[in-house]
Amino acid sequence: MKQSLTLIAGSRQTKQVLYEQLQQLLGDYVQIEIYSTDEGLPTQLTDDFFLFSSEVTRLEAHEACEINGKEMMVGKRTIHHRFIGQLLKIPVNSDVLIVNDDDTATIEVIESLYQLGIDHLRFIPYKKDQIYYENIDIAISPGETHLCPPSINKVIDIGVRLFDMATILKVVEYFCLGEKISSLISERYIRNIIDLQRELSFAEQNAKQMKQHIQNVVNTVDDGIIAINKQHRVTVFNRRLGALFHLPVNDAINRQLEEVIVQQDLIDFILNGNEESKFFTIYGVDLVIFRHQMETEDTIVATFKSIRQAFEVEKMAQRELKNKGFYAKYDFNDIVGDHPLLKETKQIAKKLALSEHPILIQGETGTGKELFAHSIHLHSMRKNGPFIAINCSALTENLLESELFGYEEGAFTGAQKGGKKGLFELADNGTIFLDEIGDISLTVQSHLLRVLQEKELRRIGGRKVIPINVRVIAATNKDIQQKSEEGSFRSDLFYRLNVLTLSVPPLRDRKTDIPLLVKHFITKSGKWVKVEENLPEQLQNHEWLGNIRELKSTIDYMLTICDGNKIEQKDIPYNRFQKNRKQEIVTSYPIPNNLLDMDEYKFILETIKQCNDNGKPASRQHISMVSEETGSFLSPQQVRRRLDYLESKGFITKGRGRSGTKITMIGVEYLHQLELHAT
Ligand SMILES: Nc1ncnc2c1ncn2[C@@H]1O[C@H](COP(=O)(O)OP(=O)(O)OP(=O)(O)O)[C@@H](O)[C@H]1O
Repeated sequence: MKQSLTLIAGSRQTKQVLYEQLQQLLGDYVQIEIYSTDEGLPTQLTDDFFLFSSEVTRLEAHEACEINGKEMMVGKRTIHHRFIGQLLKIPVNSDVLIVNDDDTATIEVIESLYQLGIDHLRFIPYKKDQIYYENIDIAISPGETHLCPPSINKVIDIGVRLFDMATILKVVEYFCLGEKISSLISERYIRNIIDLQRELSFAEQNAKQMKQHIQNVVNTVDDGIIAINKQHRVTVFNRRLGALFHLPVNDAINRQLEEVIVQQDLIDFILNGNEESKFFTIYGVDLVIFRHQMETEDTIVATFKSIRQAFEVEKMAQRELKNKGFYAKYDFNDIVGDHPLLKETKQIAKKLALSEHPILIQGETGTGKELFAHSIHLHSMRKNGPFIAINCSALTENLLESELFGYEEGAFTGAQKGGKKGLFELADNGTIFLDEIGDISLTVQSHLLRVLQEKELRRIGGRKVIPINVRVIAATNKDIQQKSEEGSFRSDLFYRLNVLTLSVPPLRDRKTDIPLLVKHFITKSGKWVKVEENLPEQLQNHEWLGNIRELKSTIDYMLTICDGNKIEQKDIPYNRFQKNRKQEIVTSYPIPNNLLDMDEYKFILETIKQCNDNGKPASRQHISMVSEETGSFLSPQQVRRRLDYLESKGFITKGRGRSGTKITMIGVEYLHQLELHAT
């Protein structure tokens, strides 16, 4: 008859798993009975050998039942080998929460992990009822995963722990199974470990191959590449750098940075540099070195480029900026007019352009402030850098802030993956033009002030400080001095921006420029149209509260409605001129809040204007058909609804048959305004 052993575990699940282990190793020689304290025990138990799953279980079992055994033992438990591979894959130095159902058992798990050589992680024991652990993403639990706090992203269930080899051998010894059987059982136990060993050595081989692959890849790159870990040890070093430093690649890998590079300023830049790139001469070679901190891996990567290559990259970046529209489109020659007031303004602007200070351009709406900003940039030392213009009144507070300063991934709901560079970063080494600065909120004002003072910024939701080298040109048609006295514009920001001021005169103070401007706008329109003799004088009689923008819209309108090839007095939109112009032009038309509406209205007005210009009827069907070609289709029904709205605002007039729909003078102005906001 077989000798017998009783296993008492705490839970049903533990009982089952330990039973399977004992059965596999000893089942041929020993009869095994099983119980769990969770499920209840009989009042009395008698056997040769009692094996308990833990000390707690032993105490509970003795309280619940009378146990008569010749030998009793609490087994030592260890982690199932099957899970070790998974644990070895957790990145070195990660904080890992160990979750078990009581504190002693939690500490036991940590001990077992250390005993198995899992010593590359920082283990944090789980405490009951604590549901948030800062910066801990991974938890390990032996079958108690339901206790893991919800803040943990990755939970590794290492299953119920098994009895260790020493416990099994003690049982074997007790039952005097003989040497042959003992070694058979040990072999069974060890076989599992060997399987694991095999798996691990495969993994190691793969890792080695991968490392070699990465090394081969970095060796093919034309730039020098070096990566350094937290302890300043070199982890990546390619052939190109080997040639530069006269050092075989393998001699550099795993060495301290200071043993590989001797130039102290270079070491300082790589380890602590504030800038992203810097020039160095190394062994007579002129290089630009770019450094990048990989936050997630505590690694610094530096790439070395020859000046020629860097120059080409810079040229490519400039081309890219051009493609994005980040360049100045007008210079002083585009500012038409020879009135002494305008000439003087241009002279002052040219002088201001040469300094590096911020400039505040003041002037009524439509006087040409943006034109001046472009021209100043092209006349400055920064002319080869980007020029970025943004209309501050066109965006909501939050959108403006994220557009200007950028954000990190996850900074707010809807934030783009990988974060986004702000316009200040994109304008590095160039100029940013902040139009309608008088309209920015106090929050954006204080962010802007910090950037101007510190010459560095932090993206929204980010910690990294990014140095920036950007010149600011701001413009306003509001009296921001008065606003700062009233408290709606920060006076410290006002003084920062107002270092250099440029005032652009209104058109009514330089009316003699009107004939030149009329000619200029007609030429720019590409139309072969004559001007009635005394028309320019007629136009000089008007007040032009909307300044040159209003003049441009008027000429545009007249070119659209004129008969034949001549614009005449009768084409002047007199009824519009006679209205209370001040109110209408100074307070511009409301721009739709959503971009879709704005694009649609712009598209419809543009199409109508084109039809009018070409003498073709602008019908609903035609607009709908053209919309299909643009990729955002509007059905004739949808076009009708939008036309009704535009008519209600006075931007168009609807007519039947050949006369069709016509854009009005204020429609032309509104269209210009929409175009301005779209850029
Ligand atoms: N002197 C000029 N010569 C030619 N075109 C001009 C001149 N001044 C202004 N313009 C034209 O008039 C329109 C309005 O100019 P701009 O946008 O520069 O004015 P602004 O003062 O910035 O207006 P706002 O305050 O409304 O932003 C533009 O189409 C611009 O090209």
